[in-house]
Amino acid sequence: MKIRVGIGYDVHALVEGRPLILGGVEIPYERGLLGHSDADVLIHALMDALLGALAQGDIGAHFPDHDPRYAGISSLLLLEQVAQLIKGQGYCIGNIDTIIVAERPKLAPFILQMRSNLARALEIEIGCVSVKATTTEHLGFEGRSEGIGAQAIVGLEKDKA
Ligand SMILES: Nc1ccn([C@@H]2O[C@H](COP(=O)(O)O)[C@@H](O)[C@H]2O)c(=O)n1
Ligand SMILES: C[C@@]1(CO)OP(=O)(O)OP(=O)(O)OC[C@H]1O
Repeated sequence: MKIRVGIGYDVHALVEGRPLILGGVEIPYERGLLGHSDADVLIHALMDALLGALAQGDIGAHFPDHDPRYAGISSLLLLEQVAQLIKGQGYCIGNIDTIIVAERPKLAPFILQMRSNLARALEIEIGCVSVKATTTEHLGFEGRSEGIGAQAIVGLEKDKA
């Protein structure tokens, strides 16, 4: 069995006039994340981890932020494309673990729906998909609610033959 691991990290600024979308879930909040796409910081970190595991660059290389095709796009659609790339190279996803760093809003009620969305896009069992949330106890840019960060780690597997 060949095993490869990857990590991903992303940050987006919180601004007025945008929806807050995390893991494909629109979360009621007075501000949202700024970006060319839907700015789903959780999925961006996850895509970077998946691409990193296969040394395939990062999301900016695959989905340039000046390309009009990606303006306002759901990051779940981009994640589906990354999942197909992984499969095309003969790998399957063993498990993913992620963490969202946000002082507010309270994300616990939405975690299960996020896991379900990610599992469906990746075509893996929900039990292989972990999403967690933490505050920074009011420290730093996340603690001041200026932005939201996310980190992801993935393990890919492939039979040796
Ligand atoms: N935006 C967030 C942040 C955290 N949670 C949940 O609260 C728990 C306590 O957070 P600490 O940062 O004080 O450790 C955490 O384990 C999460 O379950 C949340 O729902 N939304
Ligand atoms: C996925 C993309 C597509 O424009 O989304 P953005 O919202 O621009 O987000 P960012 O994490 O700054 O860069 C990644 C981009 O490739």
